[in-house]
Amino acid sequence: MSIITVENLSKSYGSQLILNNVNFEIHEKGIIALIGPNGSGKTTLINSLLNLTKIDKGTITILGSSHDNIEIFNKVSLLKDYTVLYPYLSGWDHLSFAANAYKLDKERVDYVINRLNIQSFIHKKTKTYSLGMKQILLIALAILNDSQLMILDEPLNGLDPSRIIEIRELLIALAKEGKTIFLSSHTLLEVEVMTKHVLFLKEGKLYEEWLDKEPNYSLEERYREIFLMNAQ
Ligand SMILES: Nc1ncnc2c1ncn2[C@@H]1O[C@H](COP(=O)(O)OP(=O)(O)OP(=O)(O)O)[C@@H](O)[C@H]1O
Repeated sequence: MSIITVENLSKSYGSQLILNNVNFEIHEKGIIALIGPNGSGKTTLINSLLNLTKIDKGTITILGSSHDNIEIFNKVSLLKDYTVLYPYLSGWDHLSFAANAYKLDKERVDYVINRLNIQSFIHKKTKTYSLGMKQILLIALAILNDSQLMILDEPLNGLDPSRIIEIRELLIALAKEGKTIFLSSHTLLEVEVMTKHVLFLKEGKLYEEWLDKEPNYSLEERYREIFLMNAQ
């Protein structure tokens, strides 16, 4: 079954065309990375996938349902920026609240806290968290529901090197367990360790690549070819 199908997707903000007739399909388990410079439209594409922004044209199907079917949030996890966190609630409050909404038991919350090794700050209010601590909490919220599809907007943002390694290994393990993880990232070296399946977004167009087509073909090399050499 197709996990994500996007057909003829276009989206503008005012006169600025952000997504120009984008088409792609994701069938497989594993990690798929969305790459593009600042302002290229990655967040707009992610928001479009889950109907968080109104698209101008096109159809989007997520796990067999139209993207405007609210039920898809039972099967899809989303990580966006930390503005969704409540400053006067603790990380534990957030996880418990989400666990209640998903009808998960307390053991699942404890499992996620242990898996991410966040016991030391999980009972503190999020207003006291650093950027990296907020990011780890968002990752905890994203994995809590054990969803088949995870859509993660810059999951490595703000993490220190040891946390990057931990989260990268966690995402690779989840992909091996059978999840599909669609993530955006600016960290080419990390993306390269995680996946060969990359979608580049340039000037509203999407270019799909499998980096293992040619041996020794690096993601940075490909990025340079697409975004730097042909820069107008
Ligand atoms: N709500 C909005 N109203 C108007 N313009 C917007 C809105 N949201 C995004 N844009 C514009 O759309 C373009 C794409 O933004 P988007 O956030 O999707 O890019 P991005 O690739 O995620 O960038 P970054 O890598 O910096 O996070 C930018 O020019 C941005 O200014």
